[in-house]
Amino acid sequence: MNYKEHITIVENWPKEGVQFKDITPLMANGEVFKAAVDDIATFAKEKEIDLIVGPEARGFIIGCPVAYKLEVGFIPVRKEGKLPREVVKVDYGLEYGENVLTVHKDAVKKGQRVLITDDLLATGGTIEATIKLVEQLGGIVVGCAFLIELGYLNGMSKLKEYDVLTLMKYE
Ligand SMILES: O=P(O)(O)OC[C@H]1O[C@H](OP(=O)(O)OP(=O)(O)O)[C@H](O)[C@@H]1O
Ligand SMILES: Nc1ncnc2[nH]cnc12
Repeated sequence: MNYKEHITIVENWPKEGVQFKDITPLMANGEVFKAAVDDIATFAKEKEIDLIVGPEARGFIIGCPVAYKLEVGFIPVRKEGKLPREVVKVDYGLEYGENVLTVHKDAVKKGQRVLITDDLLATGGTIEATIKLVEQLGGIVVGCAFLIELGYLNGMSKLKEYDVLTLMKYE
């Protein structure tokens, strides 16, 4: 599958100098979206995962259909102030800003095997923060899966200890 054909590049958005990779055309194409979900599910299949964890908002779009397919639960990692019960939180930086991510304290149990999903790996700030949250709760991150890797922002350097799948890479 040539996934890149289904990504639209938008120059200088949301900030001057950022080349935004818009995944919505890929998601709008049922055949291509299904192929991407299936590729991630195949990557995860042998890992005996208990849960998928995904950061707001695009991590939900990728993670939920994979969770459904593998018949495991999905845990949302959300920006601060969105989750109603006790949370753990972590500050992080990303390509175009800074933020705080949170997850419910009881969302991941000690020893659970977790796949983390997101649409895109840029600086790696978001995935690093998500990994910290899962590990703080005692989860084991057995893999990370993305549609897109922005090689020029070197996020992969933060994931040396992890098994990572990316379906497309931009240099
Ligand atoms: O590797 P990083 O530099 O951290 O950047 C990647 C993150 O940036 C985007 O999310 P964003 O925070 O823009 O939120 P959204 O999914 O709600 O649009 C994207 O969906 C990744 O989560
Ligand atoms: N260049 C980019 N395109 C789309 N999503 C992003 N998240 C962080 N950087 C991004």
